[in-house]
Amino acid sequence: MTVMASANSAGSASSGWVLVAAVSLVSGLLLAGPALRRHYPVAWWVCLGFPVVCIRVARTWRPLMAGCGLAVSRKAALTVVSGLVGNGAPPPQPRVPQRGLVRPSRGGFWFLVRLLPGQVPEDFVKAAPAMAHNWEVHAVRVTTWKPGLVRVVAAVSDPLKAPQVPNQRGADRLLRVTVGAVETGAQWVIDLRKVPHWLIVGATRSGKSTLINALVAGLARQPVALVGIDCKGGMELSLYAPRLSALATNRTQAVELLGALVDLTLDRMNVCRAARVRNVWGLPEDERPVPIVVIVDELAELFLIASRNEKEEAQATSTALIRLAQLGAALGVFLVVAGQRVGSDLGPGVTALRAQLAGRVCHRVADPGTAEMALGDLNPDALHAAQAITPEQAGTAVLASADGWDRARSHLVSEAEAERVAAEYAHLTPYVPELVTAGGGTSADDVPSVRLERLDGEETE
Ligand SMILES: Nc1ncnc2c1ncn2[C@@H]1O[C@H](COP(=O)(O)OP(=O)(O)OP(=O)(O)O)[C@@H](O)[C@H]1O
Repeated sequence: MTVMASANSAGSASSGWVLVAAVSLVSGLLLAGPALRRHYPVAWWVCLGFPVVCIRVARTWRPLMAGCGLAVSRKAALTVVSGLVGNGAPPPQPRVPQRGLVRPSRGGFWFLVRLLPGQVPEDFVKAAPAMAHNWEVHAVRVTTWKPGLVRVVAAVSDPLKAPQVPNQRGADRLLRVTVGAVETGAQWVIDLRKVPHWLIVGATRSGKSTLINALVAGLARQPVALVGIDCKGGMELSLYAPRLSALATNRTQAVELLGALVDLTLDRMNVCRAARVRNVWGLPEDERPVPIVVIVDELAELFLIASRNEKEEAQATSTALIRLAQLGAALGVFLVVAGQRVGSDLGPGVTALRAQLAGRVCHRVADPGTAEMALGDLNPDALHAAQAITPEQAGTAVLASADGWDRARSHLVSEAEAERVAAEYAHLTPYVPELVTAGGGTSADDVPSVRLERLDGEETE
């Protein structure tokens, strides 16, 4: 008896100690929470943030589903039967979609949800802002996992506030450049072989040039020809002049340069046809023409019409751009078109061109029409995310393609850095005679000395 009593008292004493230790650990964590979060975000997330969030999700799931209209009431007959059998007991609660285990992810958590009969993923997409507010997290994204299941992904804080620069070693291949980070923590890669043509929109100071800097800095190191069309007098793209194979700085030059590019593309088509291949990548490596990336800064400058003869020029540029976009991908000509404001009011060709530019990047925009133009036809639900980008988030953009959309932020590559890279790799600038002789690109005076040397070299050979 005495032994048992002492064992009991020893047991209760030890469980008391466990309780005290647990309470002090939790209160210690709560008190130290803000400091822990600031200095050791991963430790904070594992010890405190994630368990708290799991409890919050579990606690709010049923009322949240009911509040968002995602709970389905039981059959009326069942309610009547339960009323009769239960003798006045409350009717059964409505069914809510079944939720899987909450799992931690980098900077947040995710789980799967099984849809109830009659529900579609879009119902949950609409409820995402309510979920974010309820769980006090930065954002919630809902995507289809497989038929009948959606994946709910929550980011606790904005991962793009200070994006971690992913390891770039070995990441860049021909026509593939890592330009930033996606909010999932993955690299933001522009791969022109996968998505050959891009439309980049954004208001002034939204980060367009920084993204182009990152792209040019990546492409400059590769065996590709870069061609610039900058009708604002070359103010933006002339920085990269040593690495450009041609640069048009006004619309008259742009018309000639684009015409030359179309002719070059048609020549490549004949070469491919003669070799019985469907694209330039099917040609033997030593016969394959150099890939050409055409960067257009400020699309509106190409389309604006102030007088009658400008109308013809605008139409010519528009037709040439559309032809390049239609033919170029298979023939090694790629388009990156940037603009502050892109709308169908710029001209009839804009919507047709937009349809060919499958890659879209929408920074902060000044008018909803531009965001609509960039994202509306591919991912209407991305519009809200694009319009929520603030001026303080320069460089942040919504990326969209036929596969879906993501938020991302470009690496901060300054103009000076891009200029330095362009000068460093000027020796890689391919000489494309069709473009130089077109006159629309660089005149002999404009051709950087490096290219003149190459030209001389080739002529004397
Ligand atoms: N990815 C980024 N990360 C941090 N800051 C950025 C980023 N992108 C842009 N910024 C900041 O925003 C400023 C404006 O960016 P940028 O010149 O690229 O804008 P823009 O859209 O090209 O403007 P404009 O149309 O007037 O030329 C930059 O000087 C830089 O300070």
